[in-house]
Amino acid sequence: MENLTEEKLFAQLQELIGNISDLDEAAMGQVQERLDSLTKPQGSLGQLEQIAKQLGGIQGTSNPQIKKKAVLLMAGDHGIAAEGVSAFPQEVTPQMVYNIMNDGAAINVLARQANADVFCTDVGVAFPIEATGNIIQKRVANGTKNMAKGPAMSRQEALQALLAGAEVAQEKIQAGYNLFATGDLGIGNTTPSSAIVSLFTNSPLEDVVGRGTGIDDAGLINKRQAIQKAIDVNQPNTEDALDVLCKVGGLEIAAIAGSILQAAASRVPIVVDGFISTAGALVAANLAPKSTAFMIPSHGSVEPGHCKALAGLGLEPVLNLNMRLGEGTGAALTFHLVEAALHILNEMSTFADAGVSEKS
Ligand SMILES: O=C(O)c1ccc[n+]([C@@H]2O[C@H](COP(=O)([O-])O)[C@@H](O)[C@H]2O)c1
Ligand SMILES: Cc1cc2nc[nH]c2cc1C
Repeated sequence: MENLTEEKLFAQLQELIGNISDLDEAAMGQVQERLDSLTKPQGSLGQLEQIAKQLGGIQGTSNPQIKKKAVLLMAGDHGIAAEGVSAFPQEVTPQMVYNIMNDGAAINVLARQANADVFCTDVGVAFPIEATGNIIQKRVANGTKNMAKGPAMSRQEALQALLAGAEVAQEKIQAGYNLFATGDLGIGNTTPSSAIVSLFTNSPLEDVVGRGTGIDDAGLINKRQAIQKAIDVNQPNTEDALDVLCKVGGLEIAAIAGSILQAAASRVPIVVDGFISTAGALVAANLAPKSTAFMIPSHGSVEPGHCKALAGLGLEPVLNLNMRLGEGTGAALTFHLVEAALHILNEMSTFADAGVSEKS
């Protein structure tokens, strides 16, 4: 892929976007009818009913099924870390990649409990990584550049990372997975995510920038200044999602966006994790507005910009657990609820079957 020109990569992206179509309204109508026939006041299972309907619309059937589940975790490093925007040193990114490989991270535990597999892709870690086990090697660069001094990456790199994420999703769809969660890992990545969310939702930085892994008050001021500098230096054009992505984004954020676009093109639902994942989802939505219909919201992150990002996508979180870990942890927890929605659809009795009187 490295040898392809920017034009060829852009054409591939355009083709991917062109393959995204609308949800199947007829199937959604059938799911709604079934939900309304079940022994409960209509709509009383709230967002569970919405999810069941969405799954029907995505799979194009009144009887949606989940076979295999995967967390597509994208890892990358950030040149902006040099500005002291994180509470942790950059070497934590590769260290955590190995921890994930050895099954010791929170996402391994939560995915296992949900009977899901974790695949961690190195799209741009700044240190060497030996990819074995569940680690997939698709490195585009050894981290991004410092966006406070110039663009985080070239347009070509952004396209490569987007398509790397799409490729991973495509490989896993071919292997039989039909429900995804997004996930991220990368020291410093709440900084580009904040820039993206601020730009795409037209929100002031004060409302969007948070403490990430746990910076103090002085750190928060410094982080805001670094983001302001990145925006001033790069002048991203919000009408051009690729421009925003390459100037103030990240390689793993691009890959998350790419995995969402591929999921949408292949009609596979994808649960969107926390702040960084939702920044990636905003990139996907700005590239391909139709992709939002394939996104399932998960939790509301502690990061203050997350609610802005979710609102920008028209998504409402289904969980609120005060989490701020990333890795796909909130999305993996949401797998249980997605499956609950299908159990409801398939296993509840109807008013007629159970002999329960309908609304008078
Ligand atoms: O997903 C979230 O909502 C989230 C919120 C805060 C932090 N994180 C994780 O923490 C890292 C980024 O934090 P920071 O402070 O280094 O920018 C990165 O590895 C993320 O996965 C994740
Ligand atoms: C330990 C640690 C684990 C993480 N997982 C995702 N981001 C992280 C950041 C840190 C610091």
